[in-house]
Amino acid sequence: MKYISTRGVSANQSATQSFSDILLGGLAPDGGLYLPEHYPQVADRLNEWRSLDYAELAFRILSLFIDDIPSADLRAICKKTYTAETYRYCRPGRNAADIVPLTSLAPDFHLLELSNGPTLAFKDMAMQLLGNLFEYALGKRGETINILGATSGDTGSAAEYAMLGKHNVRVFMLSPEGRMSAFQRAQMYSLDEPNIFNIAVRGMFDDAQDIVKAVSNDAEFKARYKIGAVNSINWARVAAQIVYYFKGYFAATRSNDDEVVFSVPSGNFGNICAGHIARMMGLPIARLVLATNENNVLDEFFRSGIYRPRTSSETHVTSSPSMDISKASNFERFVFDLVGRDAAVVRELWQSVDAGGTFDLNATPFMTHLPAFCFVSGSSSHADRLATIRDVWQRHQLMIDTHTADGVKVAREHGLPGLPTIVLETAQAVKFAETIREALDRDPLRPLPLEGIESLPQQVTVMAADVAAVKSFVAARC
Ligand SMILES: Cc1ncc(COP(=O)(O)O)c(C=O)c1O
Ligand SMILES: N[C@@H](CCOP(=O)(O)O)C(=O)O
Repeated sequence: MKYISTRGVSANQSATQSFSDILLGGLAPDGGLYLPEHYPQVADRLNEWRSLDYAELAFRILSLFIDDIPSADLRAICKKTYTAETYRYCRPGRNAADIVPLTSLAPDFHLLELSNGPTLAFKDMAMQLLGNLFEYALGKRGETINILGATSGDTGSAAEYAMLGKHNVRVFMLSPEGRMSAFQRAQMYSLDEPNIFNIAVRGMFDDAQDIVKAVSNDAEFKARYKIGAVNSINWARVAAQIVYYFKGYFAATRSNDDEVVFSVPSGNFGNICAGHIARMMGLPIARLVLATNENNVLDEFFRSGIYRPRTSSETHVTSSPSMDISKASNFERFVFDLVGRDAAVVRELWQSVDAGGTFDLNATPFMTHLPAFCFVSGSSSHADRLATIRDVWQRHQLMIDTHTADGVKVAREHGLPGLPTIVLETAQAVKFAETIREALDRDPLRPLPLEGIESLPQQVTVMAADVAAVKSFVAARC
């Protein structure tokens, strides 16, 4: 499989990049995001895949996108990654060997538990694989990499845990100062590892993400300091996330003629972008429900056709903080498909977005294509979140986190009669204890090894959200 950039060569021109190149390259040199030159069609493989375990399913799906790693090696990487030991923090009574157990709240309403990995958020699903892929690809090339990432709370710790002890990888992770939960801060800042550097920037996630993109767009700096990416701007993240849509579909259905609805708590559009691609590959998804918190840029687009990213000062600090995002990177990947994979159109639209502007697709023919992509959307507020957490606790004795609560709330409004709805459970409640206490007047349970992490010593460098300052921090340590 070759890869093309959303802003580069158009789909009918020759594509150039292999998987390992874009794994290590992250953002495309033209500022766009990589996508495969076509989506493999797999409807006729669902029978064969239905009974596979997670690691084997991951191998089968990923091998459609990765043809420059020998099969035996890729299978071994998947087997090493998707183990019950790594994804062990599941609810009592669930089988950790399922990797993503399905929990039913009603016969046709399920949670897909994606947050049973080391950092208790869905980011571990892809990030653990990335850690192993980086180690493999760098080892083969005899190279090292300096990862520059941005987090609103979960990507950071997932990346840092995935890269722990990897001698050929350094991680520089930008987080928004004072915007994450105490637990999230402790997960990252309490790590005392020679290859991990935490930087808290004065701003929001979008400021941090802008810095990552600006550094990546400086070709000379990127090459000199071997800068790589672990955010979902890196195609490998999205590819790995496709797998659990298939696994969730198989767990919630009996036959491959059944259709399902997925509900996805969304911020940077990476998670639901993987669902969109799974559907484009032929997985019978009748509807993709996009759920936002009070930062409802994406909900606004799917309701109105207008994409209006907000500035950091217009971005709300909410109780589902990992979704406090107003400029969704992966939305560009979806728009590339929506406009018929015409890179020139994407370039023009993002010229406006990158200059702080907006776009309106209403007067374009692309709006007529939108319904065929099966998205619906809704948003959730702090009060909705509390009510949903309470309701699920009282009716099912299950504690859900604030982001999953947004997904449940919007799913209840947009399910389709007679079809199973699968809400992606994107984090564990313990990461957002303050809001859980507000909703339920009790503390969430936490895994034993994470008892007391908030009182460990923390190391973080605080700085302005400034590209030059971040560059000199990185340069001084490489
Ligand atoms: C817990 C949680 N839920 C949902 C999201 C939103 O996912 P995405 O950014 O892929 O849309 C994130 C962050 O990305 C998250 O950390
Ligand atoms: N919600 C994320 C921010 C988005 O990150 P991405 O790596 O999925 O692009 C976080 O918690 O850090």
